[in-house]
Amino acid sequence: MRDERILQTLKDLEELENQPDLEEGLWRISFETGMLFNVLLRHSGAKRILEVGTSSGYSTLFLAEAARANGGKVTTCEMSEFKIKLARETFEKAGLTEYIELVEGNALEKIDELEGPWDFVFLDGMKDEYTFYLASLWPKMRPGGLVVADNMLSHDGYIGIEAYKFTVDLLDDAANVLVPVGSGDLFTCKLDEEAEDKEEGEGDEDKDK
Ligand SMILES: C[S@@+](CC[C@H](N)C(=O)[O-])C[C@H]1O[C@@H](n2cnc3c(N)ncnc32)[C@H](O)[C@@H]1O
Repeated sequence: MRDERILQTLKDLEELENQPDLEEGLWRISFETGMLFNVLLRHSGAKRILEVGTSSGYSTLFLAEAARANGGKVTTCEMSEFKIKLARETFEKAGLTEYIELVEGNALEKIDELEGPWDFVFLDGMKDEYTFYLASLWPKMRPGGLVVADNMLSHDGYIGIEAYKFTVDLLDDAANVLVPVGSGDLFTCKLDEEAEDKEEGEGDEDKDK
């Protein structure tokens, strides 16, 4: 990440969260977590990126910088009026507004209306709602696409987080890995079932030879 405007905006938000009179907590990801997303997105060329839980827009900047490089866009959903206003200011300051669509309202209702398909989804809303977000979004993930859920280590033992881990473990068409970066992120990759079946079939044919 070399864009000075974006780096300065990230720094400003890091300072803002220390203000004692802030209306609501910002609960941002760590800089390293953001950079991990950013390099993965650049590596994969992801264009259709969705985030649940914008807050100040801190995490969105890492996604949007990669979206700009890849010729894509980030859709991000937030329901707090205070944070919607703050996030819009963040996007303007960073010069990334044109690469971001901010969906205002409750993600539980809004994400059903979004079309997809999605290359990359970042779940960082209400912890009890993760399984509901996943139920709505999983059918709209492209094969090879990634769903990343935050706070897996920081909120270990919370019912919503445990329910989420249990749910992704049960998916037949998914590969999971927990990455101990920041608050702990669970990466779930959607497998291409048709390609997997074909490969298995070819393997069986080889065995017959
Ligand atoms: C942990 S913060 C997100 C932090 C942000 N991703 C970052 O790293 O800068 C969670 C945010 O999700 C929002 N949120 C929680 N549940 C939501 C829902 N159902 N719909 C929309 N926003 C929601 C909260 O208002 C809060 O701003």
